[in-house]
Amino acid sequence: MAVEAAVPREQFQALAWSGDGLLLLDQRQLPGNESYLLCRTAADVAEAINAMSVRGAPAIGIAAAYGIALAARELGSADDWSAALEPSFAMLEGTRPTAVNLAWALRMMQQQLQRLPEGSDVPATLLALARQIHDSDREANLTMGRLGMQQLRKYDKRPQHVITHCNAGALATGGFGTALGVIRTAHAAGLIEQVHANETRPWLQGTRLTAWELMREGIPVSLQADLAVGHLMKEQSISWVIVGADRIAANGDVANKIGTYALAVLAMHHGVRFMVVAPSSTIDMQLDNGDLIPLEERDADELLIVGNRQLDTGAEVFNPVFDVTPADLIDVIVTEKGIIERPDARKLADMMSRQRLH
Ligand SMILES: CSC[C@H]1O[C@H](OP(=O)(O)O)[C@H](O)[C@@H]1O
Repeated sequence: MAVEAAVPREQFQALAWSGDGLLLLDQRQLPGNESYLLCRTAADVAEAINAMSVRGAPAIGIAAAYGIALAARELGSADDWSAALEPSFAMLEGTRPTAVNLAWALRMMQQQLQRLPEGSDVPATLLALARQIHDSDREANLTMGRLGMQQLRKYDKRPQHVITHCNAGALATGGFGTALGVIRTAHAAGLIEQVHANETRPWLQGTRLTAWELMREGIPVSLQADLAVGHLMKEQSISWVIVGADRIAANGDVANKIGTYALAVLAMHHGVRFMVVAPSSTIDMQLDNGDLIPLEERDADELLIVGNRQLDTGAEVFNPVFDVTPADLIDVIVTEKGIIERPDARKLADMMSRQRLH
């Protein structure tokens, strides 16, 4: 069981490796309580991902990689490391189905393990790779921040109003954020007048996490009910919707937090440009289209418990926490390898063949 831990020295990080294990900022407690969990085992990490103490596609992939490093440290030695670690791989991969970054990070760890020569220091090597996956994700976000900001500036050099949904910030990644990385970079370039953040029912990633991140940095943010965005687009000149992603199919269809699809339809109707920001580890070339993406459904209580009130009337509850936005509603996908305007299968295949820009 993960335990409460001291706050790391530096400014908040969703995840940080300490000598004792993996420190996670417990996102269930935000805002209001910045408490950290110390995960010492793979089971601790799996529990934290399931409970959404750590969440966000890249962040859960990074956490799972550290979970494998913890499992190897716990074992200490093994005659057959792949066999010994297999249960930990299965446990971590079985936590949440939609974010492909989880499977991608675990595959990186498995491939590394299979390449190691006899006599290698497996725990140290796996920890080094987990840290590299973590650092590389943050680097990718800095690159995407610049590329996304350039898209805003390409169409309008003035400060502008943008909408974001859920939390695709430093809390959802290895640092800096994907969609919020673009917003941070655009704000620093004087291109952001106001961020309009959807509360993002039912888990309230917008109200509890995105507003918290942006307010800490003095980035102007206002909150609205998710379905207020139609009225907002009608009344306010909005230049872009900027969101993250949990899985992008080979044809450019995007799985993201529930409500993203409706947002994209409204954006199309109102002539608002739609940007998806995600590292290439989010692109799943094994899936031809978004209909094949597994969409997580979570417990009814996530809708029915509001504050400390249980609102159960006996009515059935449908709680899918992701939906799929078709590629033809997306103006641009920003990755660390470059941008894809009007995404389609050919353009994604070309993108995936490129080297990273940094
Ligand atoms: C930078 S990916 C963030 C992505 O993950 C969120 O889902 P959850 O909070 O359930 O992990 C949401 O889809 C965000 O866009």
